[in-house]
Amino acid sequence: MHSYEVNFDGLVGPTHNYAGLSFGNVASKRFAAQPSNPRQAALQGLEKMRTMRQLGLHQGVLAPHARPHMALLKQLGFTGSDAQILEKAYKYNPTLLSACFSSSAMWSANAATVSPSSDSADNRVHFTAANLSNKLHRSIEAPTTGRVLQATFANSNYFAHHAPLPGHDHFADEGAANHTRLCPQHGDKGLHLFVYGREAFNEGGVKPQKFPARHTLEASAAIARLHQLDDSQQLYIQQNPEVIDQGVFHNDVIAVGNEQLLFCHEQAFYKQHQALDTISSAYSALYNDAHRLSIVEVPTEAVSVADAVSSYLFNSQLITLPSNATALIAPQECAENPAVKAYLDDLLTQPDTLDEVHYVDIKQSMQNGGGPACLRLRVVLTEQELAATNPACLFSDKLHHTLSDWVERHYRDQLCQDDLRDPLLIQESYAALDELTKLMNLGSIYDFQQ
Ligand SMILES: N=C(N)NCCC[C@H](NC(=O)CCC(=O)O)C(=O)O
Repeated sequence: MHSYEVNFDGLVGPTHNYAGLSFGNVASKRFAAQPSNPRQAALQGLEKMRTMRQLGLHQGVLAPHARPHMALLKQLGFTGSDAQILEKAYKYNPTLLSACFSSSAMWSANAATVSPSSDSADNRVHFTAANLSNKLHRSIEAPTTGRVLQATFANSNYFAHHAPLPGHDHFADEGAANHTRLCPQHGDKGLHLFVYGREAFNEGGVKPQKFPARHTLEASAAIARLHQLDDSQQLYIQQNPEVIDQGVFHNDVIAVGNEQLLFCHEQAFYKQHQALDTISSAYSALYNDAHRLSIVEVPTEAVSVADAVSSYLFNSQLITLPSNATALIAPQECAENPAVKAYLDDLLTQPDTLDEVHYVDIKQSMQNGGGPACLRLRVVLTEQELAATNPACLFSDKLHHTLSDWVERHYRDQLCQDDLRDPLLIQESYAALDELTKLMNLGSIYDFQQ
């Protein structure tokens, strides 16, 4: 039976703003307190989904989360009307209020780790919502993520949903941003490459000195157990701590893979030569040498780590088109960076690498450190599993029209930090999301609907 890789993009929420909440994410800090444009952000995201659809791929949509997250403020002892709670929280600490307003669930590569049915012992697609415990504003995402995923993939004959890992530093989990599945074709069994930033149970292990390593080896190992992956299909590789300290806060900022191709920077992994040998050997061994992995390793002299981080070259989506051609969906910033553009133009002339590059404008997301690949969760589905997926969450011209109209009616075109004190923003945001759950046939997934 044919299988498809379906990208499920996180729809940008009505309170998308720049709050500088992510220490270690250079763009998040650089654009802190700049005005954002939530309407444009959401429309840019929808346009990216349309590009994918026009290329002939199935595309899904994951609903945004309800913000502000009033439950956190109440849990922290703020009382009174919603307006009073916002004002008290703001006076106590504006950053706390910003965290409750973040639209960060839009970066759905961090929403969960997903294993296709071809890889799990029970032949179901497995999902574990990521605890995102390293950042306050993201640590509140997992319960709603779980409900969104369950409403999107509801049929338990096909889909298994696991609770997030314990929200302790030892099991810090950033989801699929640190997970790459390599295979001859999406429907085949695959090699799961888990890339971690540090080992929690090895205090003497290498780790970054300046910025946090957000994801642990122990988290990935737990996911592999939960998803019933065979030992031969799991591989654990450490990210290069030196590049984490240069702003590579997730592996998907420095490497991306698709089917038989791994596209990575020369400095992506700790002890890179050894790491790439290990990955290639594990891949060949899994298929008894019948298949070989292609690796495109980008040298520092062609693209520096700083250029990789500012252009988000590796946060492109690497995809197989229906024609079997390999395409890169890259951020517009790659076309504007001379070194990166020259590298990509040259790569297009090399055999067995890339066949096409498409540039997309997602500047509103980029300014918070989220590129094309951050905005999507990859889910490999058989035809039957696709048919069992909530059809109202699958992107089409009709859904594009419906969601664009919904955004135009509900979203503001500017949001500054001071606007977060405006109680009207709560009403606007909840009214929009209440309507969205009907448009996407999700049921009552939000706390305010309980
Ligand atoms: N690489 C992947 N897969 N995801 C990118 C996530 C960006 C997100 N930015 C933020 O959360 C910024 C929020 C702010 O500062 O307002 C983060 O750092 O977790």
